[in-house]
Amino acid sequence: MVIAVDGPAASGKGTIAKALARHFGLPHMDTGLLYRAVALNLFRFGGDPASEFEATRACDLTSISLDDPELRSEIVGSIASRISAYPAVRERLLDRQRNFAGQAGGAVLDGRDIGTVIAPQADVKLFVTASVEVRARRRVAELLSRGMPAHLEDVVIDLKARDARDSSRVTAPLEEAVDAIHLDTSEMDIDAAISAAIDLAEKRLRDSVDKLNPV
Ligand SMILES: Nc1ncnc2c1ncn2[C@@H]1O[C@H](COP(=O)(O)OP(=O)(O)OP(=O)(O)O)[C@@H](O)[C@H]1O
Ligand SMILES: Nc1ccn([C@@H]2O[C@H](COP(=O)(O)O)[C@@H](O)[C@H]2O)c(=O)n1
Repeated sequence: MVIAVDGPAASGKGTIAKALARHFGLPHMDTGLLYRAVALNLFRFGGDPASEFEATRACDLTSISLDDPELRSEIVGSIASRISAYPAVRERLLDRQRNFAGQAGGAVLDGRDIGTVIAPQADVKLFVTASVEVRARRRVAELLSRGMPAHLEDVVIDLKARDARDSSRVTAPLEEAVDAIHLDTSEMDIDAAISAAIDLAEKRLRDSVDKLNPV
């Protein structure tokens, strides 16, 4: 079984994807970390995010740990959102994501284009969203709890810019798959959002089985 979880920045899709993976006993991949790793690599060797050539060279991730706390910083997220628009960067990260989605037994992946490009065959697709103000408050709380500086107004501006870039790029933009289930978590705390996601996923799976075995 493959579960695709997409949505804008700080919508809570990673939290939901991890919970779905635990619930269904599946491995989980946060695909945003791959783009953040390319961004951190580029930043560390002083590359220019405006250059597709330099960003593509930074796709060799052998020297980056996906556990590096710097991956979570706003500057790295912001560079990631710029370099993720390059078709050559997306192409370099494609196999790793598709192989993860295609592993025996299935997987849960979260990102921007999982239900549309990486795993269009997914059994369950969730599109998780929340208002930009709610997402900004969540992101500020997260950054402060990690000991990183954060100001609400700056985070709102950054999230709006990232949403606009992610949605308007030509290659694999952030968009809701036609068969995705829309989940707005603006009014939900973490537990409520997770339990809504599990209920929706289980219902979608039941409906698919019923369609295959009509009475
Ligand atoms: N429903 C919720 N209510 C309150 N806080 C939440 C909720 N869902 C997630 N959070 C918190 O908001 C922050 C962002 O959540 P998360 O990392 O899951 O979002 P994301 O969409 O995966 O972000 P990104 O796009 O940056 O990867 C985390 O600190 C998380 O604990
Ligand atoms: N499937 C994906 C995942 C992420 N991106 C880009 O990476 C940036 C960072 O991702 P986070 O989920 O960690 O915030 C994000 O702003 C996207 O631009 C992507 O393009 N496709």
